[in-house]
Amino acid sequence: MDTDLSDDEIPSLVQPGTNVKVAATEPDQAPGLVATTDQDEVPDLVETEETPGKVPISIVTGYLGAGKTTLLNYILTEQHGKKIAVILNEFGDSIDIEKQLTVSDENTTEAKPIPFVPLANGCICCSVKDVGIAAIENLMEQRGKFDYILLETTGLADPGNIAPLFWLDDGLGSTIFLDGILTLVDAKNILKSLNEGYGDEKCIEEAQHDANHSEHGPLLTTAHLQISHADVVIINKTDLVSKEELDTVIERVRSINGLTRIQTTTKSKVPQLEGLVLDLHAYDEVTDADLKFANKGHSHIDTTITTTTITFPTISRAQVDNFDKYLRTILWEDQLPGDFDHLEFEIHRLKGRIPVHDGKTLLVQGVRNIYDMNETQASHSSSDEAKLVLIGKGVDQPAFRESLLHTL
Ligand SMILES: Nc1nc2c(ncn2[C@@H]2O[C@H](COP(=O)(O)OP(=O)(O)OP(=O)(O)O)[C@@H](O)[C@H]2O)c(=O)[nH]1
Ligand SMILES: [Zn+2]
Repeated sequence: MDTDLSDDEIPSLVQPGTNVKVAATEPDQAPGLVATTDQDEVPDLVETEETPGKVPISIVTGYLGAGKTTLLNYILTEQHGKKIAVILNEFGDSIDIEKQLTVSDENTTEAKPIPFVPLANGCICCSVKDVGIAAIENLMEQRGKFDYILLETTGLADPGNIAPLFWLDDGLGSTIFLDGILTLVDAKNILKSLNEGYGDEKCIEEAQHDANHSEHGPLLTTAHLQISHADVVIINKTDLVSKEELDTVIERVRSINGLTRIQTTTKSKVPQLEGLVLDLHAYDEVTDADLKFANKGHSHIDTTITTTTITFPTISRAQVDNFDKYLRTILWEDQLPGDFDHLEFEIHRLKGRIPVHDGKTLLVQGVRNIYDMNETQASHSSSDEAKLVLIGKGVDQPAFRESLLHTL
């Protein structure tokens, strides 16, 4: 089988003046490839229930210069036995990128990247709805040549706008499914980016005090959005900070997103791909482990976006509709159902496991105003409590739980 993708074979993707690129590793050329990761660190993977043939896509986001391209180049040259199509989105000089990849090509005899294929111009977050989707659909015509897609967004993209596009049952969503959102964070600069929302010249305590006493609170920065939507946060450039600074960054990230997995790296060298970059299963599973971190309680380190966990008793079959009504009201109407004062809030991410008295468990997933509720057969003990985790602005208020109990 000829797995070489030459430029000639993908003519429909080429457009002038472009800066989005596609490359794929070709493990077929490297017989007997074994992942170089420590097998012990690879988490148990549960079979996905996705229709066979759907290709998983992970979205790689992160602020300008955080290390997204470095990560993707690293993955392209790693031996992992996977056929990965990578869509790079670069503002920078594309010649540099090609040079980088030529270098990686020389360094490895096994996983040779295919030639870059320009796809579209402009920012993928603005263009993904038209050109971006068309590009991915074109890419899908070459199915079989890759079994995973990694999409790098621009440093300024809000992943909340992109993610729902892949979370559909028809169109794009019938050929690919969103595996997860990965956010690269620059350990040296992230606190500054997050604090921009508080105003430059103020110290953070002072700014937070003001924010807590102002009607609108501090500004939401792109850095906040990228962390709040992340299923995995890779804190990169650890070589540029002290242990203490790194701990502060980890704590800050955790305070914003209590659900995310966190990994620290230098040069984006992730210790393993499974569970950190690939096979995230962020949207097809809600495990107890997923909700574990969030349950440790919230902190007020970052008051712009927080994670809050609402625990409540298991529900009866008759209450399922009411639970659904609660979700619809908070996500679609931006209101709390019931007689509650209008609160300002904005939900970015939501996950829940809600045991029902008849032995089934409701699994809930949400990004912005899109959500999905499934039932599993998984049995649970009668003492199990229900858990709903919310990440967003203004979610850390007792009224959320009161309203839920009232609606149930
Ligand atoms: N010191 C240090 N530099 C790094 C590390 N990782 C990446 N870099 C450098 O940081 C710069 C930016 O890295 P990129 O991978 O291009 O970052 P990016 O997120 O793709 O950037 P944009 O696409 O512009 O948003 C490059 O010069 C990298 O070599 C690291 O861990 N430590
Ligand atoms: Zn980049």
